[in-house]
Amino acid sequence: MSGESGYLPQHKGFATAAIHAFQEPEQWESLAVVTPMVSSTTFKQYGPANFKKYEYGRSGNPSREVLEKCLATLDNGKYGLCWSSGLGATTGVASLFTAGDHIICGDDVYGGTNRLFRQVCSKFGLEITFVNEKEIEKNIKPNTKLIWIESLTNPTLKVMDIKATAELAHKHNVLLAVDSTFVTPYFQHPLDFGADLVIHSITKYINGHSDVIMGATITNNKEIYDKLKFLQNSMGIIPAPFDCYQVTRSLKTLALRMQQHMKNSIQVAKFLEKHPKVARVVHPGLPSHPQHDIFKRQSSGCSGIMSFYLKNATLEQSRTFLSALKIFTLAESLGGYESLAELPSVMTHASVPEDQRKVLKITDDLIRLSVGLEDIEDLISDLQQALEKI
Ligand SMILES: C=C(NCc1c(COP(=O)(O)O)cnc(C)c1O)C(=O)O
Repeated sequence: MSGESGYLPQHKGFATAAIHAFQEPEQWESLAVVTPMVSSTTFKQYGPANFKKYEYGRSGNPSREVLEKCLATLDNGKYGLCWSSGLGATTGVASLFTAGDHIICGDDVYGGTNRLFRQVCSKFGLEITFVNEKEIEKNIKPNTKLIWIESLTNPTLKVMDIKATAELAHKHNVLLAVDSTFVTPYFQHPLDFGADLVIHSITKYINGHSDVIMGATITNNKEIYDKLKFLQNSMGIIPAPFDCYQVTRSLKTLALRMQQHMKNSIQVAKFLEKHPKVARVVHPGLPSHPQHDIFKRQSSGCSGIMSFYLKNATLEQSRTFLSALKIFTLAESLGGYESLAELPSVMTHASVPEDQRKVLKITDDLIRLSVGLEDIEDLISDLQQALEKI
């Protein structure tokens, strides 16, 4: 799908890097081909404060370090850090700033990110303004330090023009952080377009097996990296070694999984677009998406995430539809091999103030799908039979 269909060419060597980058067997005494999982929380020292490389698991761990370096490479970055969750990574980034600083956040972001900024960071004196993409510049003030956007946004799947937003941020000497969870490093490299920081909920596509909660930050800016590494250790927002081992294993199939997620989600989107009980489908891979062209300018493809509006559906009818699904599982999260469906207005985005949800059209007829790796015929017939129930 990449290159010839108007998307960016696929990043060369991605699958090879995901399998081999920073995983040379020669780095281990055992010459292990599979990176060992080091669970030790502490490391023997030659003498007091005289240690080889690691002293304590929170400050550094071999399994985590391999993953952090590999993830940086996959996002075409220099410096990666892993955190205990996606929101843990967001907390780390927010902790770069101090009371009185101002953060501009895109209006359409994960409900937990909205809640963290609105109900936690503001308590520490950070001023947060939620704006739509057209109002970013007019909201920049002398104390603005960071612009935080998702692209794609959760759950209305808006595409933010990363290059234009980075140019705008840097014109005003402001940093740009891009949460790229919904697209993944396989399809999108925000650093290539000027972003200062990339954030991922590893929990989603990158781990892709719905069995790890983790986050990551990637940057090319050594000063930012050093500050974040200090915060990662000082705040203790680190992932477990076993989880790092699990994610390192998941990277081996990330390229293959993303290709199949893209194929399945576009077929599902095309099916729904023609269905009489569907009012509108929102999928960046469809020409009908308002920012389809921007999306293809900054990515080489799309994941399995999509949203759609049921036609004239009440909350009750949306509940009926979701309960009737048999292969799509009604659950929060996304990006695993299993297909999931959810109702953002009462689930992932319930914590977003109602007036904001209304403006964003996060209404009771909006269904979000994470299209997995099941046989496409089964997925489409599952949707068909559930739509017949309303
Ligand atoms: C759980 C869900 N989102 C988590 C999420 C997060 C938070 O990641 P956690 O690993 O769940 O803390 C950050 N950024 C985006 C774009 C996200 O979608 C969800 O949308 O179902």
